[in-house]
Amino acid sequence: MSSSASPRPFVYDGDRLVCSGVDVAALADEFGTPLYVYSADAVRERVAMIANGFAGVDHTICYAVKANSALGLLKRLGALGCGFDIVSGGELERVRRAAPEAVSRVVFSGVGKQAWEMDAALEAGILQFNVESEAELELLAERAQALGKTARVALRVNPDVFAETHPYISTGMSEHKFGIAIARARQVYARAAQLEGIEPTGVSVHIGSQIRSVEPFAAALQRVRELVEELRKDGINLRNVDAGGGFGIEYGTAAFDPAASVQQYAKALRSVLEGFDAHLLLEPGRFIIAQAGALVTRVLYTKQNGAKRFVIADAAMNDLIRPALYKAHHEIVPVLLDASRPASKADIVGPVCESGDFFAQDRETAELRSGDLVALLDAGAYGMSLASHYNTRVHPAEVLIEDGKTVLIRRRETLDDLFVAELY
Ligand SMILES: Cc1ncc(COP(=O)(O)O)c(C=O)c1O
Ligand SMILES: N[C@@H](CCCC[NH3+])C(=O)O
Repeated sequence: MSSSASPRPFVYDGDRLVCSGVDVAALADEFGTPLYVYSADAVRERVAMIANGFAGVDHTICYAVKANSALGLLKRLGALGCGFDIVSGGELERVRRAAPEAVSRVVFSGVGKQAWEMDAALEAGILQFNVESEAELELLAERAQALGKTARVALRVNPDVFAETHPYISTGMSEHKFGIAIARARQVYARAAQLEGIEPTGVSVHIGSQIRSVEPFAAALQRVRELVEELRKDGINLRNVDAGGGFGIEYGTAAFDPAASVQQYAKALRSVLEGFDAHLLLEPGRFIIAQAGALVTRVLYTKQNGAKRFVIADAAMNDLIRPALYKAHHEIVPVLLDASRPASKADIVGPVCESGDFFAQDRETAELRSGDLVALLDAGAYGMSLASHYNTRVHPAEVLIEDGKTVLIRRRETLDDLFVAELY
């Protein structure tokens, strides 16, 4: 088996793709396609890699629920001791159901928190609200007073740091909607310290997602450290320093060693935190779950339109929107290798009625034929969590491979499931 150097749990055993030892074609036969397949072992390894990088640093890993919010995943992350970064009342409800013991390790980010969401989080007793505006701070104080609770608060500051990534997922510059300008933060903390129902406990920063160099993280954290030191002089003692998420992976075929790269990330953050007494919070999403998952799909048809060859799969942009939305690259590999197949270039597309419904354009693979199974790799993050019902398509099933066993964590929806909220 060619698994040793792979950052992914999907490798070939002879000519068959396996996920953590389990045959992927057999999973497709049993559960149908499209199908999301995840490795719980790979998730556990990623969490251990981060914990190892930050060994000796007082820290909590608050997994970003939006990356993949499957209850079966959250339950296991909670059991590993993770906390969670949530951005809605819905995500809070997921944590409450899947990992109730971890609610006290929840941080609540997001620019548009509503009163009912604040109330639910106050009642649940989360670790911290990462407040993104002055108006939000005032409403949170009101809600906390109304409920007789205290809201532990970090301001999410916008450090105005440039991080190279797709413009849709960059968040840490002054033109972005996220956070409070770092230059105003001292004033806002002064206000927070006066507000009844508010206890300033931390500061948070998140500069974007799929960031592959460590320097922007260090630059942002350095600004945060300076701010905390100033605030401590002002008599506002913040303990939690939330460095956000955003640490990226390699989607292509270039070499990627997750353990070594997270060590580099940890080293960069640790050097900024040298001699600084604080509790570090981390909000990784993609790094933990992206490479642990694949979307398995079956080829329905192939056809030639003029100069172009099309491979039409049974998964579509509603199941995995990243290629359509960001032109993101996902490796696409056959589930069964067939050395006799010639190489062939094609657009690999789904059945949805949009020309943007593609997984790859002009991609060279071993020729794909009707009935073939392929796996779209690195689809564990921002795959199922961004799935929609567009074209009235049902959500696929999700299975988790854990210690060599297959656990169904979401059954395929039925058409009836789609109609439960509609009235006519
Ligand atoms: C506030 C916050 N924290 C954490 C994350 C997780 O990011 P990633 O999945 O890139 O680690 C995001 C998404 O970008 C986010 O907005
Ligand atoms: N959905 C994005 C990441 C969004 C990050 C959310 N803050 C992606 O697939 O890469």
